[in-house]
Amino acid sequence: MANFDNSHVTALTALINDAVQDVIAEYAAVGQAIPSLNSLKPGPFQVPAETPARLMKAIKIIEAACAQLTYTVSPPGSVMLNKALEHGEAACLSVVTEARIADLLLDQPAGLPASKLADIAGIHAGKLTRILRLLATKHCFKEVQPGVFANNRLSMKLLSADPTSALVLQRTDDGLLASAYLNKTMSKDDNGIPYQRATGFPYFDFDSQPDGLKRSERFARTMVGWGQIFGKEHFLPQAYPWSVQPPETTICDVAGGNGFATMALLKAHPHLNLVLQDQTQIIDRAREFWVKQHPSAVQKERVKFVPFDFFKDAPVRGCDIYYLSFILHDWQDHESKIILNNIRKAMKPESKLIIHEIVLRNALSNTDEFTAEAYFDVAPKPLLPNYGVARARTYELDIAMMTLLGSQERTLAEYVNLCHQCGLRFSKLYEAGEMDLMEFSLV
Ligand SMILES: C[S@@+](CC[C@H](N)C(=O)[O-])C[C@H]1O[C@@H](n2cnc3c(N)ncnc32)[C@H](O)[C@@H]1O
Repeated sequence: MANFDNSHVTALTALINDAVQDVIAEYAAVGQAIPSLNSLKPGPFQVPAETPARLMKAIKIIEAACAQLTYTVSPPGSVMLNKALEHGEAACLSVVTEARIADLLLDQPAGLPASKLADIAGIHAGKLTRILRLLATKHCFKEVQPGVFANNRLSMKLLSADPTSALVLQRTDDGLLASAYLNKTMSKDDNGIPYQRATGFPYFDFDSQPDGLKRSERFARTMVGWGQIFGKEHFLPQAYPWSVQPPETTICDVAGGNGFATMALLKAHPHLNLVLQDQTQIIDRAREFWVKQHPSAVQKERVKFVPFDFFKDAPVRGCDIYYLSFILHDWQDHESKIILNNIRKAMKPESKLIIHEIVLRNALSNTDEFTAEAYFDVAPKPLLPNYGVARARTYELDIAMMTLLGSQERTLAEYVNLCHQCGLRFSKLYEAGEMDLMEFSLV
């Protein structure tokens, strides 16, 4: 038989085999088998905070290698058609999440007919049957008899009490609407924002939008959902050398919202103090949140609450560390520079700025001085160095920022360049799950 080179395929199956053994071993280490998709019990590794590093890496390899293998062996036309059809699944997820179908199926192991679910939810029975059939075919819900559906491991994440459901709804409702208008904003000098083109409103202008209250409440829940998915409270206390910071080191959480991530930091490192800053109404709510969740920090004055406007004011001056999380990706470069310049004005010579964001990796190696090998965990060959499909969510979020807000996720080179223009010098990157911590000091 001729000796054909199929190593690009067999190398992928070898990666998958090894990674699956790692997954089995990690479950065995906690005395469990890997739960099947039909299992409704939460497994031991629901969020990154509970997931050992070896398991996280194995999962990334399996996701990336399975996709690359499928795309390699399938007819390219089928692959492309499947990709183009994916928005249909998103639209179906929007329907079932808004109608709370997973809630209706809770404690119904034998399932319910789609017609009954539609009746209770007050929606169209025939359409819901077809929607659930598609979703079950893609492993979300289980069809137990023709037209009768039950929850499974994936649909349980659509329960209204689970913050993932708010994320799903936001992406499949606001997100899908905005995405449909992307191509209509692509002409050369068009700086229009797809969401605004679709609805007539800026995304964050919840007060003017017809269902603005619903959207604003949902947005607040999505922040909790993102926190869980990215494991911010878990990674922040671990990923940076906090324990070697001197006693009474003060961190300023710049536009920190309710400060849930820096609260975890203070709980893990009691020698740190915090100044939490945000808009007045957010800070008022944040104080209440801290009084309930971490009263001793409030009583001992380890946390101060200071309202401000990051476009007009510098944050509190002279803090040791300024922490900026999930902010710059909301803004274009000219707006981000105002925020960064205001922070620089507050910094003393030895202050550090830590930016906690998704940092996009190039899908190839050795491109610039911020090359993947120097800073990031690089995927084993023949996977793409940035783990391809396993990290695609971060690139999808870049497009989501483009379509909802006209803003962007950035590469390390882009962050370094942006900060350099504001008198800030990059010193180090600390990987922290799907997000990273970038440390800067004054030039
Ligand atoms: C995406 S949230 C990020 C919150 C938090 N840093 C986190 O990582 O969860 C953006 C935050 O920016 C705040 N913000 C928006 N405009 C602001 C302004 N002009 N001045 C101060 N904070 C602002 C919002 O209130 C909100 O808390």
